[in-house]
Formats: sequence, C-alpha cells, structure tokens
Amino acid sequence: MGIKAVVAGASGGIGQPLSLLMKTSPLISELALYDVVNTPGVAADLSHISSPAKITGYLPKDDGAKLAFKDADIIVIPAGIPRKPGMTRDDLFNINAGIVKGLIEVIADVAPKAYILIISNPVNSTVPIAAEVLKAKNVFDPKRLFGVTTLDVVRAETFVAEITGEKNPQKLTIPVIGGHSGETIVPLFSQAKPSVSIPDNKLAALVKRVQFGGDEVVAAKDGAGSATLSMAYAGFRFAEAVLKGLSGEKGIVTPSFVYVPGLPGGEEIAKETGCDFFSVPVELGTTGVEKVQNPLTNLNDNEKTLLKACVEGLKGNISKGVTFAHNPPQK
Ligand SMILES: NC(=O)C1=CN([C@@H]2O[C@H](COP(=O)(O)OP(=O)(O)OC[C@H]3O[C@@H](n4cnc5c(N)ncnc54)[C@H](O)[C@@H]3O)[C@@H](O)[C@H]2O)C=CC1
Ligand SMILES: O=C([O-])CC(=O)C(=O)O
Repeated sequence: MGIKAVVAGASGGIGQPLSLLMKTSPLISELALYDVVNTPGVAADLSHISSPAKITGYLPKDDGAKLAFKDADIIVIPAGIPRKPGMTRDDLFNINAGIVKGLIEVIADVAPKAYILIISNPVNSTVPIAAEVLKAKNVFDPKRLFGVTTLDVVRAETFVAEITGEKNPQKLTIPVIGGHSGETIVPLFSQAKPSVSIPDNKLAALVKRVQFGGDEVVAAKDGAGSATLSMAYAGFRFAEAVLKGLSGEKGIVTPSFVYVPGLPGGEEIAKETGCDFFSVPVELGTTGVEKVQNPLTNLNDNEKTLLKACVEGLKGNISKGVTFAHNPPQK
C-alpha cells in the first residue's frame, strides 16, 4: 500500500527539516507540502533527492489545501507561530487556535481517515480543538488523533544520559506524561527502562529541565523562534512510529497526547486525572492507537506531586480549546 503523507506548515522552521526527513523515509510514497508561503521552492528542492516519495507543493490558491490533504494517510501539522522570549505557549493560542481549526476543517472534509499529528502549540489546547472540529463533522476517531509530545521524551533521554553517563541515550525508554507545557509535563524517571538512578540532589533540576527545555531553546535563539531541528527529529520519530504500527510492526509504544476516554485502557486515566486529553504511552497498530498504557498506578511520591500540579494546569488548557472550537471569536 502506498502511503500519502502531508506536512502542513512545511515552509517553516520545523516544517522544512521535517519534510526533509519525511522525504527520506522509505515508508512514504507520496509527500505533499502545504503552507501559506514558499512551498513550490521547498518542494522543488526536496524533489531532487533520490528517495521514492513523490513530492508536491501547494499554496492556498486554487484550493491548494484541499488538493494537498485529499486522501492523505498521515498529516503532520507544525503550522503556526512560535514563541519569543517572555511568552508562554498559551500566548500563541489566539493565532494558532484559528490556524489549526481551519486546517482540521479541510482535513475532515477531504481526508477523514487520516492520522493527524499536531505539533502546533499550545498542544494542550490545539488537540482538543481538533477533536471538537472532527466531532462536529462526525469523523472523530480518537485512535487517529495525536498531539506530538515526543520532544519531551527525547529531552528526557538526553538529559538523563548526561547524568548517568549512558553513551547512547536512545537506548533509554522514559515515559513523559501529562501535557506539553511547563508543569503539565511529567517525566517518570522511576519507570525508565532500563532503570536509571538519579542522585537525590539532581532530581529537581532534571525534572525542571525536561519541563522547561523549550524555554532553554527560546532563550538561546533570542527572538529567532523556538526549537525547530530537535522538533523535526522528534516529529519524524513519532510519524515513523505511527507508520511502522500501520505497516503491522508489533511492539511500537510511545507517549502521545490523546483523547483518553475514547481509547481502550484510557477510561481510568480520564477518571483519575479529570482530564479527557492526556499524554500517555500508546500502543500503535494497524488502526492507530490500539491501547493506552496506564502509568499512574506506579507513581512514586514525587511523581504524585508533579501529577497534581500537571492536572491543575492541563484542565484549563483543555477547556479553553473546547470552548474556542464551539465559540470562535467573530472576525
Ligand atoms: N509540539 C512540540 O513539541 C513543539 C511545537 N512547536 C510549535 O510548532 C509551531 C511551528 O513552529 P516553527 O516551525 O518554529 O514556526 P515557523 O514560524 O518557523 O513556521 C510555521 C509555518 O507555518 C506556516 N503557516 C502559518 N499559517 C498557516 C496556515 N494557515 N496553513 C499552513 N501553514 C501555515 C507559516 O507560513 C510558517 O511557514 C509553533 O506553534 C511552535 O510553538 C515548536 C517546537 C516543539
Ligand atoms: O518551547 C516552545 O515554545 C516550543 C516547544 O514546544 C518546545 O520546544 O518544547
């Protein structure tokens, strides 16, 4: 089966390196690039790479969004503005909420069966917006809608390895759960595989670094945006996990921000946290999320405290997205 993939926001800081990685994937036979600017150039450039994926580039004119998304199997969305120093991810809501809503409306019409991977911030709110739009169009399948929180997992691997001396951080599996901003990000070092030992005097700083890793990059870029290259890596890693699951590979498990009450194994998580959307390790298969794992049963005391702070913030982010989807501000 040929896989059609789309990157929406393909000309941006994340979109370009992400499209490059997607172009090199042997799992993709067609790659459509959509953005409001510059896609013809990015597509022409990538089209010279001798990998199988056939590249096309679309702009909004001449129904470009519809043509780009039509019958797509997987759509990755890094469209939207990034942070500058002094901003929170929630400060991006006013602009990015409308961008994501508009893109999902088109996707619901022309690619209702697509796997949708949302990178655009604030993820804690943009994913609930997407779910509400898909519900309103009667095409919502919780197994196919994902908030991409993989960068938190990637950071946890990297920062833990710096402490433990592990030479290959990719050998570590560290669940990071909750949401994707500040204190809503909850790394579970106690559930790392293989197990890791973090000295007591380093734990608080490590947790903070994973929670606020995005701020570190925003500060270093000093007004020129937020993480793009590490995010492209993380976005591709997650897209590849979804594609491998689709192709029948077994044992693919990685965290994602999903609609938990609609997924096998997720009901308890929604009940315990009071959050309908939560990042948890998901088992990926031929139809998307086959099951969610429940990491909440094994938390240590420190992680329980982190979880409490997480759900307080996350609930508000989720309801802000749901409210927006139903009552967008009038133009
Ligand atoms: N989930 C995560 O872990 C992360 C999320 N992000 C988020 O990803 C988003 C993109 O970041 P960057 O690539 O650095 O920003 P950027 O500004 O470099 O690129 C965004 C692209 O989106 C395009 N765009 C704007 N409106 C659009 C629309 N209606 N349709 C299609 N494309 C549209 C722009 O033309 C631009 O090319 C931001 O919201 C950022 O906060 C960034 C890093 C990590
Ligand atoms: O910090 C930001 O605004 C971008 C982001 O989500 C991250 O790097 O985790």
